[in-house]
Amino acid sequence: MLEIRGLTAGYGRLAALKSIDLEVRTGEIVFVVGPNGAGKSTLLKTISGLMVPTGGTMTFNGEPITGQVPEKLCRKGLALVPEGRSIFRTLTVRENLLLGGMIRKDKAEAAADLERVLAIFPILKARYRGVAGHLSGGEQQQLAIARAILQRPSLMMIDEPSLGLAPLVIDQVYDSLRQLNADGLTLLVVEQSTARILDLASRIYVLRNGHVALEGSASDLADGHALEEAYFGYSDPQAAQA
Ligand SMILES: Nc1ncnc2c1ncn2[C@@H]1O[C@H](COP(=O)(O)OP(=O)(O)OP(=O)(O)O)[C@@H](O)[C@H]1O
Repeated sequence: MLEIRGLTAGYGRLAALKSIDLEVRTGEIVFVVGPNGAGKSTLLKTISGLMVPTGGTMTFNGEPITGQVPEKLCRKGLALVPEGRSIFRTLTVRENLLLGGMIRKDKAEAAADLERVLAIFPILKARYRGVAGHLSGGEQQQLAIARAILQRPSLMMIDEPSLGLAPLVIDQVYDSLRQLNADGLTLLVVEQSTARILDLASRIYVLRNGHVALEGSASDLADGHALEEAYFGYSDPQAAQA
């Protein structure tokens, strides 16, 4: 579904992504994990068109998408739930959700999707007329994901869905990701922590200092050793000394 080859991007002279190769196949949940500053958010921003790459190619469903603007990519079925969720805090839950479906012309189907989303996230149904800024962190995360679903993406990218959430709430958010994936949504999820991802992931990429340090299926990486080594850079002499 998504194929990335030799992708580079950065901020001025800082190279944040150094020749990234990555792919997401239809039906997968792919996780990208890595420490602070590894380039995870930059990767999602570049895929979703918020940043222009300095090199490399990206294709989505076989079509070249390198350098395309976010609105166009959104219409092609790519949705991003950014870090920090970026919901509209002064609007109601309902209004936030309606904004998600705004770009759609199939209004009857959008209404049916809204019902489906409220069934997946019952807390949003309970708080439907309430102000989004009054939701807890976990509820806001669910709202951000629900709003992205209403764009009817074929690939949803989520930047650190567990950020700042209590373990029980992370379980709820991850359960909803599992359910969405079972319903046919392909997911590319960025997380800083490797805890909990093995149960959910189809495949995992470890990003360090802007490059892919490791890629493997969840079953290949199940014992966690290779994952830890790549994450902390034990096989990288410079990182090991630091
Ligand atoms: N707006 C910016 N201007 C300049 N440098 C930036 C900017 N945003 C990120 N960087 C730098 O780019 C590199 C990659 O940052 P990025 O935010 O992509 O990492 P990350 O893996 O998402 O980290 P975190 O888990 O802390 O969010 C870091 O060195 C960071 O300091």
